[in-house]
This record gives sequence, structure tokens and C-alpha cells, in this order.
Amino acid sequence: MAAEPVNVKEFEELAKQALPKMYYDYFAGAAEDQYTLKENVEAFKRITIQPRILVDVSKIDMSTTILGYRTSSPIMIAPTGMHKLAHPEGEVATAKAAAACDTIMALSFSSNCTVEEVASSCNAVRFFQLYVYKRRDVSALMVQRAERNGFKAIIVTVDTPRLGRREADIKNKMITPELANLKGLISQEVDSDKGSKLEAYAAATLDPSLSWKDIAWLKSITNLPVVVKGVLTSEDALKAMEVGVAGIVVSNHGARQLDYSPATITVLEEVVDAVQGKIPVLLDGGVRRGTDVFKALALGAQAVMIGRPVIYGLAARGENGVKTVINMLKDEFELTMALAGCCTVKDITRRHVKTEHDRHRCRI
Ligand SMILES: Cc1cc2nc3c(=O)[nH]c(=O)nc-3n(C[C@H](O)[C@H](O)[C@H](O)COP(=O)(O)O)c2cc1C
Ligand SMILES: CC(C)CC(=O)C(=O)O
Repeated sequence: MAAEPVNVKEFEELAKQALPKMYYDYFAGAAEDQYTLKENVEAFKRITIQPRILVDVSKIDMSTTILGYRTSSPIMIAPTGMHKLAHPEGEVATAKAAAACDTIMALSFSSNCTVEEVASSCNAVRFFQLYVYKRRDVSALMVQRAERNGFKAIIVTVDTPRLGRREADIKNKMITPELANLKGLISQEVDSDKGSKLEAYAAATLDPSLSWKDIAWLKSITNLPVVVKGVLTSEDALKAMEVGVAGIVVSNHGARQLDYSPATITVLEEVVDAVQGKIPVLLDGGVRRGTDVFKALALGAQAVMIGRPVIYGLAARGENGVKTVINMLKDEFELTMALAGCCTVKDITRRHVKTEHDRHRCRI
């Protein structure tokens, strides 16, 4: 047997070996030239960490709160669709791993296990990601089911009025497996032989008219806090606060939507500055190392979410694989804190990193 993986990148290799090409391409792929896909990862590499020395780091506490819920570290599971394509136990395996790691999980609207199955499988704190469908009644029902089943927040995804153009999925004629929550509520048949069936399904269901006024509608149908996922500018962060959201996720959907949108870590600070600490700002996209988590926190994120790394763990080793991936990132983050001289997440400050922008400013 090959040596055990020691980092997230090696889990991606294992997942590639374990999965049929169509599924691996769906999980790993992104939009068009995949420029933003590379940038999400590369932009982290352009940020350096400025450690403090001679700090007593014999005790490190990574714990924090996200929307008021205590969690063992500022790392959360991002909502990603269709986990049964990665492993037969699907989102239930992911949720059990989240619970074992004391990590918050965001369940995708497009899951293969139902909200009820996931809720009854574990005691992890769970948030529910919402897509707003043309059939608003279906989305509203899902919000109610999530609330009834103990999910603690609604994360509404706002970067997907239409699905991005994912060329591997087009070539592979990507399928649409059953989205369990929607069984009996909406037809999932796709009558198309050309290109990605997933794209055709998305075009038939997602509501491209979703706009700012609909956040008020969403807030009116739930008591749960509403978080918007997909903010990339200070302008939109300010609008999000105006309509009264409880939090923001700086996200480009793992580069699967608008290619040439900025790497998320490069716009985090702009959003954080606009929000001025009034609501929490989370970030996802390209987080592959504990050092990335540290950099995001230094630039003002409350926490990060991880998407593909979780799927790679699930595909390679099921529930155990997800646990290993989360624990790897937690261990790396803990070591980074120690080596940077930070004993708690509050000790991580803007002065602990230098961005390209900072270096440029130093030269002029
Ligand atoms: C295979 C896959 C499926 C995804 N499905 C969803 C989804 O159903 N809803 C959603 O809001 N975001 C979805 N995302 C985006 C993630 O929530 C997250 O923004 C992204 O994966 C973060 O980037 P990373 O994969 O580099 O960690 C998906 C991402 C991937 C890779
Ligand atoms: C079912 C899809 C719409 C899930 C998704 O958001 C994605 O593949 O990026």
C-alpha cells in the first residue's frame, strides 16, 4: 500500500485514483480557463507570515465561535453538492466526521442525503445552504425543513443565478444524480443529450431573478440567521448589511462560477474593512494548509470553510478520510499558531501577515 497521505494535496491524488473520471472532474473542476481556480490557491502563497518570537506557546487554543456557536477551530465544512458521487454514505458520513472533529458543517441544498437523515445521524452544529429556485415554494419548504431539523443558520448562495461553464462537465456529459431533499417535490428528469445534464438541470431550476429584495423575503420565512455566500466587493458587503444579513461568506464558489473573479483571499480585507466588525465575515476558496487558515484570520475572517479537501477525504477514505483531512488542517493551523507566537485566535492580527499590497507600499 502506498504511504499514508500527509497533506491535503496527497488526498486529492487518492481521490483521483478512487473516483470515475466524470466524478473527479466534477469535484475538482471549475469554470472555463480555470484561472480563478489556480489563483484561489496561488494568492495564498503570495502572503507571508510575520512570526513573533519568545512567546510562551506551550498551550494553544484554536477554539472560536461562529454565529455564536462554539467550535474547536475556525475551520468549517463548506456546502458542496452530491456527496454520494464521492462515497456511498454521502453527506451522512461527512456529518459524522464533522461531529467527531467538533467542526461545523454546512449542508448543501443539492445533497444526496436528506436534511432529516443528516440531522439524525450526528450532533454536529449544522448550517443549511439554500439555492433559491424558480419554484420559491420548494426553497421555502427546504428552509422550514432545515429549521425543524435543528439546522442553525441559512446560508443563501448568491453567486449562481446560472451555473458557470464547466468544460469538463460538458465533455463528460455530467449526470444529475438524485437530490434527495427534492424527491417528490420537483422533477429531476433532464431531457437533454447534449453537454452537462447538471447545467441543464440548473438552468431549469435556479431563479436568475433573485435579487436584494428577496433577502427580506427569506428573512420573513425563517427565524434562523441568514448569511449570504458569494460576496466579493465592499459595495455588496455594505448592501448585505443594509438588508440585515447575519454574516457574509467571501466566496467565488471555488472558482466554479465566474472565471476571472478575484481570488477570495485578495478581496477579504476590502470586505472586512467595509463591515467594520458589525457582522462576521467567513472566507472560502483555495484553503489547503493550516497556514492559509492563519492568513485568512490575520486578514479579518472569523473562520474559513473548506470545500474540495472534504470531498477528497470522503472519496479516498469515507468518514475517516474526512476526519483525517479536517484533523490535518487543524494540526497544521495549531502548529502555525505556535510558530507564529499566537496562543489564541484573538492573538492573530493584521500585523502577522504581509500581502503583496503591503510589500508594494513599502517600496514606494
Ligand atoms: C464539487 C463542489 C460542489 C459544490 N456545491 C455547492 C453547493 O451545492 N452550494 C454552494 O453554495 N456551493 C457549492 N460549492 C462551493 C463551495 O461551497 C465552496 O465555495 C468552494 O468549494 C470553496 O472552495 P474550495 O473547494 O477551494 O475549498 C461547491 C464546490 C464544489 C467543489
Ligand atoms: C448541484 C450544483 C448546482 C452544485 C454546485 O453548486 C456546484 O456544483 O458548484
